[in-house]
Amino acid sequence: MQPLLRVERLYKTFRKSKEQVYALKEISLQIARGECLGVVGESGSGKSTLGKVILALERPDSGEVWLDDVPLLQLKGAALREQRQHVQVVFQDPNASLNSKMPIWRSIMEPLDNFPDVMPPFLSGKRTDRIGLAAQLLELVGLPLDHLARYPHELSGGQRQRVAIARGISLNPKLLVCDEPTSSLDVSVQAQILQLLKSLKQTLGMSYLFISHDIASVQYMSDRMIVMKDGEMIDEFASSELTHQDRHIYTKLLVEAAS
Ligand SMILES: Nc1ncnc2c1ncn2[C@@H]1O[C@H](COP(=O)(O)OP(=O)(O)OP(=O)(O)O)[C@@H](O)[C@H]1O
Repeated sequence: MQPLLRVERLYKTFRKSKEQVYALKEISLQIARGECLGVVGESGSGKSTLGKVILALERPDSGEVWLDDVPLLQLKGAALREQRQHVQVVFQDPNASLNSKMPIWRSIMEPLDNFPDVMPPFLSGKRTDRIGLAAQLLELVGLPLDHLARYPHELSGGQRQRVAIARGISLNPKLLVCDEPTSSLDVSVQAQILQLLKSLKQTLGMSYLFISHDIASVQYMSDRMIVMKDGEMIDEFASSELTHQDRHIYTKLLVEAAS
């Protein structure tokens, strides 16, 4: 079966003082339908840049990204906008995706307001008015309905991240990019958010690109993992084989540092 996402030979460099830094160096990978691919690596290894290129938020120097055989980097204008609904994101900081002046229900509805023709199959409840749809989304991420009328500052960090997840899934994307989605949260809340993301993946059948520096979270979430270092992909394996003998020496060091 054709993979959902194909990334081929991505290169991206940045200028840092007078030096050229590789954020991505010959990155090729695939994600199958319903699969979670985990990306782990130290700070500066290129994880976020990879996510941004796949989200078409950053242009690589060269390479291509195909989503269901559509070459995303070739698209412009309306065609690119159309494809954006299929790849959504949950960032580390939920405040970045929530407008402090908007009640929660309006933030949740923003993506659906931008794509009025989209009606995800899982929003099949009787209430299809905007508040009704927002209520269904809020329920899916495990928040009580009285949160609809609240404002971001009235919610905890974990609750705000649940709202950001509700936005992320609202268009029924084919791929959800999760970039350090739990890094800003308390440890006890981190586990709950990971559980929520895992169960949503199961119920909604989405694929994930799950980015984190925390190797244990990545293993918990992912079917397969890649390890990045200085913009290069230096290891790739089934998550169940993280501690196998034949792992790259650098992967072993990351495992050791985390234990
Ligand atoms: N907009 C930018 N301008 C200049 N350099 C950048 C820019 N974005 C990323 N870089 C550089 O590219 C490299 C990869 O950065 P990237 O943010 O992708 O790594 P990362 O693994 O996500 O790190 P972190 O976990 O700290 O976010 C780093 O050397 C970084 O400094």
